[in-house]
Amino acid sequence: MNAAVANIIVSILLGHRFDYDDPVFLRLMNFINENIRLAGSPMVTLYNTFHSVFRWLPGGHRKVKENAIKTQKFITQTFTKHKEQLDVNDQRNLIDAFLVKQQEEKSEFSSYFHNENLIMVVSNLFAAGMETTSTTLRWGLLLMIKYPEIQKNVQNEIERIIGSSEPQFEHRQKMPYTNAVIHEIQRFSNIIPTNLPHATAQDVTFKGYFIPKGTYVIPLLTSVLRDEAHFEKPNEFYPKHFLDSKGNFVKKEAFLPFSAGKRSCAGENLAKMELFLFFTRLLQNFTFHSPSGTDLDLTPAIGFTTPPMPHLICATPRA
Ligand code: HEM
Repeated sequence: MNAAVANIIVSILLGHRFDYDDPVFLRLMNFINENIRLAGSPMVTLYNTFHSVFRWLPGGHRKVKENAIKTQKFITQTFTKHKEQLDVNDQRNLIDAFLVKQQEEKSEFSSYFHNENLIMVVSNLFAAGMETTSTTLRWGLLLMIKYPEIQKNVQNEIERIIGSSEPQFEHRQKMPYTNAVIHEIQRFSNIIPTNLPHATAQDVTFKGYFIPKGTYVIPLLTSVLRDEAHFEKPNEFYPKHFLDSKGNFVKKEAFLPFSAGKRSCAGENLAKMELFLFFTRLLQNFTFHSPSGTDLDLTPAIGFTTPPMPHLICATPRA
């Protein structure tokens, strides 16, 4: 799941895809997955809070730095190669487009298109684009296993609207049930409960509280995704949260898994397409269930995102 999703962002950034057993690809995915997992560990949390003390101690925070440096080294080598083959009239991917901008802006006083930003943009997109969507899909499959009648309803809608053709994003608007299920998977799995940290850019008074400029703010996404004022059964998996009594899809303003405002997720539209296309293609071709006798535990694992625990699952091809 991880590799299939990763190849999408890889094609946008590098202009090609990797074979699933390519050692470079496996290493890259491993650096990113390990860092996302470690970022939620107690040691890294302590390091983030008491940086001046914990930076002297051994622990996961050192590994995070090591992995980040290795990822950045790979990106530097890659874009150096791209630079040598750069053709302004044939821009093959995001790195090429960035390098062309870099050439155009060379003479300007303050340029954003320097190498350090290229490394950060590419490594941020790698990390943001790889793990989030595949984690959501993994939750999706487990929830379909836990609720086989919902899985069957999705498959019925796929049969009615898509049949055996390849799913297209345009199908989504004719598939209110599947759309509601995917929204509910995102709401229920709540994969980035603490969002990314923000800070106030100026003094603000919010709901009577004075918050000085520069205050570290953590806008919890759980508070909206599990808000009982907006969702009838906030702690249950209940796709009807996004359906009206006639079965039409209903938008909810508290559905904010991508956060809100100017710095909300830059990949929201891409992620929505990926979720719909992967989810429908998988359920079109397979029925998912747990190996007999296996109890399905939906307790999340630890990490900066909240992935499910590892599970053995069966995918039975559909006739
Ligand atoms: C289900 C999938 C995804 C979820 C739930 C998700 C969620 C989020 C959230 C909550 C943030 C923080 C927003 C904030 O600071 O307020 C974020 C930021 C971001 N995401 Fe996603 N994301 C997903 C997929 C993707 C994908 C596929 C990409 C790749 C293109 C991506 C790129 C980014 C980037 C670049 C940022 C930083 C935006 C900024 O700081 O201006 N995300 N995402």
